[in-house]
Amino acid sequence: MNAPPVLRVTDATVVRDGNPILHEASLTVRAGEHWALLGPNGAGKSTLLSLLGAVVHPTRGTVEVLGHRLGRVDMRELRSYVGHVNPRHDLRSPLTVQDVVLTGLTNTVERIPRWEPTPEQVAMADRLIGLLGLSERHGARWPTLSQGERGRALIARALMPSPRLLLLDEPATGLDVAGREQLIERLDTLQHTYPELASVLVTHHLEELPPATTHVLLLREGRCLTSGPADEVLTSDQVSKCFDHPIRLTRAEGRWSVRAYRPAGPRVG
Ligand SMILES: Nc1ncnc2c1ncn2[C@@H]1O[C@H](COP(=O)(O)OP(=O)(O)OP(=O)(O)O)[C@@H](O)[C@H]1O
Repeated sequence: MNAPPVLRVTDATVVRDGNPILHEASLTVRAGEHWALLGPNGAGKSTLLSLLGAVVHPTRGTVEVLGHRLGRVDMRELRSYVGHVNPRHDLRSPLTVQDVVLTGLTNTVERIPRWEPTPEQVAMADRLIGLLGLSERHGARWPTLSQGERGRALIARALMPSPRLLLLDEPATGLDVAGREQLIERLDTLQHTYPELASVLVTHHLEELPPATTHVLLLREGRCLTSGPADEVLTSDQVSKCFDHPIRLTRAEGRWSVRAYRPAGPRVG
């Protein structure tokens, strides 16, 4: 039997300034599935992710997050059950990594004055810091962290309330190769450590997909081109259509890579 849906989006349309920026998108995500939303700039990936994170309502259609239909529940409360990793985390004070991770419990950017975590909560934060490979940077302050370390601290923060759903918005943006590879390795570890956790990751780079990605949805100009198991959706043909460019896609050791397709021409000389 299929696991119960963590997310169910049915024919969701989002209209802005009179134009549909997302058009009749449908998606069902179940426990233990790891989805990637892929598409070129402006395809509607972030818009769809903000529906999944209970940040915006659909103009038409329905969105159910953790069994609650948007429009019928307190969105703020629902958001506190979703681990949403936003790389534009607007933290101003020099909190330590441990403090940043603990703010995941209060769902605030800063530490709430006079709020103190229990020893169990501190132990949980330290466990997650270790899981994300940051034990040595545990007491380091936010302004001194590299972009990659910040990103991994924010994932640990998002996991503090033990969410059933983790949303990742372009988590590898701006990372160098080492930072990107550390991130992917940690995401894979996480997916094995929490087998029930479902995740949705937004990216336009197929190289950034963790090997544990189970499903993919391809978006183009606000419309869903296709969606389903990663190996069925990620073909050269479908990715070429999505990015409107001839692309050759290969997979090695679980990772995907793309090249512009150049048909073999007559040899010169
Ligand atoms: N609030 C808004 N009002 C008007 N247009 C918007 C609004 N938000 C997004 N858009 C437009 O909707 C389209 C989809 O935006 P979205 O950010 O979802 O795309 P994306 O696939 O995440 O793009 P990128 O890869 O560049 O981040 C874009 O053309 C964008 O300019």
